[in-house]
Amino acid sequence: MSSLSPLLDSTTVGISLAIAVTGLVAISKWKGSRSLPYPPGPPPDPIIGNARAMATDELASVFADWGKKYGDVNYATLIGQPYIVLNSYQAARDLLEKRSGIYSNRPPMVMLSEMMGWGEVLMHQELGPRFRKHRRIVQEILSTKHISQYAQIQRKEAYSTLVDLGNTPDDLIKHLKRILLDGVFTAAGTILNITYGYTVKDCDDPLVLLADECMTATMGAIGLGSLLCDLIPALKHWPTWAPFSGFKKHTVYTRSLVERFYHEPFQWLKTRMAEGAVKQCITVDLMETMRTQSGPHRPSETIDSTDILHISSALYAAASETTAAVLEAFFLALLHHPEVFSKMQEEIDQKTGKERLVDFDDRDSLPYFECVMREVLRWGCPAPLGAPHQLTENDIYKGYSMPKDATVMFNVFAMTRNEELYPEPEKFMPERFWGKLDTEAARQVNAVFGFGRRVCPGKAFAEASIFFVMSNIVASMDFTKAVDEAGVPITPPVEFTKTLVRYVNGTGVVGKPYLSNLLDTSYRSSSSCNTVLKRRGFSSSKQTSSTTKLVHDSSFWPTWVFAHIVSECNTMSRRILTFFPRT
Ligand code: HEM
Repeated sequence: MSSLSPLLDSTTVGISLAIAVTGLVAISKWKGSRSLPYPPGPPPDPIIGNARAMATDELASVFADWGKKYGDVNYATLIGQPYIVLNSYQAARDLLEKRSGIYSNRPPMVMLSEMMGWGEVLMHQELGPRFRKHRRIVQEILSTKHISQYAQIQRKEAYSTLVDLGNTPDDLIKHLKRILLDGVFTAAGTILNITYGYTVKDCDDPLVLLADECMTATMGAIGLGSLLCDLIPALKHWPTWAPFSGFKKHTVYTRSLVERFYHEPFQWLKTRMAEGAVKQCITVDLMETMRTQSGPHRPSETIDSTDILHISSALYAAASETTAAVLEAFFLALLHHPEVFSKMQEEIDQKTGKERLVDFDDRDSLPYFECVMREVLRWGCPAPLGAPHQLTENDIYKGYSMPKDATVMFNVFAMTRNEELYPEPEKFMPERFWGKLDTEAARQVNAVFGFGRRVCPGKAFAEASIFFVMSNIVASMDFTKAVDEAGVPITPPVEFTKTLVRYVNGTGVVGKPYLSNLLDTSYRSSSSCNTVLKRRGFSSSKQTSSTTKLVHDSSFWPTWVFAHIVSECNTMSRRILTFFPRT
């Protein structure tokens, strides 16, 4: 005992000292942060704080104006809740990335997470063991190493769109409007296929419509009402029979959709599995992980069917709307810039010799295309305010106090409109990146995918999908503007929605309450539907309706498409063949 006591003593003393020093540092940081001012920002009103300024659907622009007036880091409050707004890439990197240990929580969102049920998916999960487990698994699934496995599926999705177009030439425009221009469709098709092995059949596909309804209902509720619920959580107990219960009824309705969104694709897959018809997909891989309990999760963690349900839903929810918004912006930009389209075609034709479609590994040798992609992401800015983070400790930044529990918003819209890096930022100019793809300007476009520990794990996958879909459409289509009744070409206005996900105005799900009810009558009466795409070298007088005829009638397809399909048929697995044209 006596021989141990000096050791014990020195250990005890060491631990005590460490605790004391840590405590002192924490206290001095806390005291320091308390004695320092908050970052500059607009003057608040009594009690409500900056609610008047923040009760707008133009929040990204309002924040950008604050940035210009008060500096790139701003402080505001909303009924006592502190908000920190980061209007520059540098500030976002300094805090969300370099100090990601304390800037990576999600703020509690009572309406969205608790009342509607979205809290189960990674995007809205607060830090904790479940978040860590899901994040690790999702990162692994979507890592560059793994996404090559999904290349086949993406290839199939894009080529099938082209085949669809050729399969019903008399219906070409309808097809284009309903399938190709509807980015939601292409994006949802890819992600549903990869996640659940589910093949989307047409625009009336029940799972796509369900996702649409779900997102519409969710976004319809986001605004001051949801903020009030976040600030006064007791509102979640508001009875549906009481006055002013509209918000509550809406959340009950949305929750039922969210539950269906979680369960229906999974149920579909389980039924297929019971029938013995299983395709390789993420959910099946996850089920295998659950069976063997071996995978990217830690040995101490178990993965159960609820994890699988929510991980798969997390991917579908996070991927389809954002990717769709990018594709929509791409079409809108090209309608206004036919010269960009011609240059892209020229570059692609040079690469492929017009003898084949574009493949994933062509990307590195299509630099102009890369510039267009950067510009579409920057200009289209699919998620102008990213997703909110939450600060979990008091902090000090550039002499300002950053209070614990503050909601931290990063303004991607302001970052992608930084005039020093992007002169005339509202202009769509891919040339701004020409020869500069390794510069800060090109790098900072990555802000659209967020920062730090919460950075979008689907970035590589999203870019690969977007590249693949866009390049093959350009490779196989010509664009011209539609004409009105008087034969005058229609130029759609450059307008975007002011929602969390920024769609081309008139598309997307917002503003179309319950899209499925409107589908037959006013489906996508959007500006971007004013496009006519003509398949290059395509003769509309020839029509085919069977797979065999299509594949064997080389005059129907330009030779290079034909050759490619045949070679794809030969190299891809049988299930891909079955995907070819429907009668
Ligand atoms: C162009 C398309 C996309 C854009 C612009 C985008 C953007 C974002 C942004 C801004 C965030 C929040 C980042 C942060 O809080 O710092 C995010 C999170 C996320 N994204 Fe994406 N995303 C895209 C596509 C995808 C795809 C294709 C997938 C999956 C296949 C995906 C899966 C996720 C997930 C699971 C999260 C939540 C991560 C977390 O909270 O830890 N995203 N995305």
